[in-house]
Amino acid sequence: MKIALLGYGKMGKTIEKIATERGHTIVLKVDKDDSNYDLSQADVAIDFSIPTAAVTNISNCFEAGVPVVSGTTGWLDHYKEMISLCKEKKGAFIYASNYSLGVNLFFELNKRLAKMMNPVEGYSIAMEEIHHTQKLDAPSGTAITLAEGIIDNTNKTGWQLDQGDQNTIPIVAKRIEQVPGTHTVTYSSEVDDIEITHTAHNRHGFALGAVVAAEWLKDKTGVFGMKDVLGL
Ligand SMILES: NC(=O)C1=CN([C@@H]2O[C@H](COP(=O)(O)OP(=O)(O)OC[C@H]3O[C@@H](n4cnc5c(N)ncnc54)[C@H](OP(=O)(O)O)[C@@H]3O)[C@@H](O)[C@H]2O)C=CC1
Ligand SMILES: O=C(O)C1=N[C@H](C(=O)O)C[C@H](O)C1
Repeated sequence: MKIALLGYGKMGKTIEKIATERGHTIVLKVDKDDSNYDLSQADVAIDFSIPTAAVTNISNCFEAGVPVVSGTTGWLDHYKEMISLCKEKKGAFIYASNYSLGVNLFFELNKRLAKMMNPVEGYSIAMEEIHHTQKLDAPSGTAITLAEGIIDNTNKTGWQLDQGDQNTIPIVAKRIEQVPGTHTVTYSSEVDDIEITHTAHNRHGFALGAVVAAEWLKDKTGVFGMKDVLGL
């Protein structure tokens, strides 16, 4: 498979290594604010860039008829726009806030726990995410997906950064040098805490999941998520 890498930072470089090991070829690397790149050699594009570049990168792929896997976070205000464009251009698109198998299992566990906790009285919900200090967005995309999983299964109506109230889930975002990504959901009562945590040890799981998603998407048309790729 011939892959275009839109974004060649920490993730782009890890994806290059894994894709090459799996027998794929990188035909394009884009690493700056230059949207005049040529996607014509690519079977599929993988976008791990920056929040302000993702919409242009994804749109360029639809215009060029190239399936696109996006992992960039912090641009989701434009998600519906991208879905409409994908449908209009009969494109192929996957967005996931987190491509690792472990986190996608954790997403399912989180929803199940929320459903169990919903009728139980006396517990408050809180979330924490920890990432490296270069991260541009907060809270993380993964934390937002986790919050949405809780909102869909409880009477919570939203989330708030660093604060919460009876109706919303507080998400604390911490930035600590070198941390690849740690997410915790805690239910606290006066007598105990119930806590689930996913800790990424490195970026390998994210990158492998993105390459597997690209292999899966290559010959498809439509809008998909990691649940489709992993059959969860
Ligand atoms: N969904 C998932 O599983 C995961 C998602 N992510 C997300 O992926 C994104 C990238 O993460 P990461 O690799 O760690 O970040 P990096 O900052 O290491 O890499 C981003 C790269 O994109 C480059 N860039 C800037 N402008 C453009 C542009 N217009 N087009 C293409 N590339 C551009 C940057 O260049 P320069 O430095 O010169 O600006 C930089 O090299 C983030 O949004 C992060 O949250 C990260 C890990 C997992
Ligand atoms: O920026 C990162 O590094 C990560 N970003 C994603 C997110 O915002 O959830 C996924 C992972 O946690 C690493």
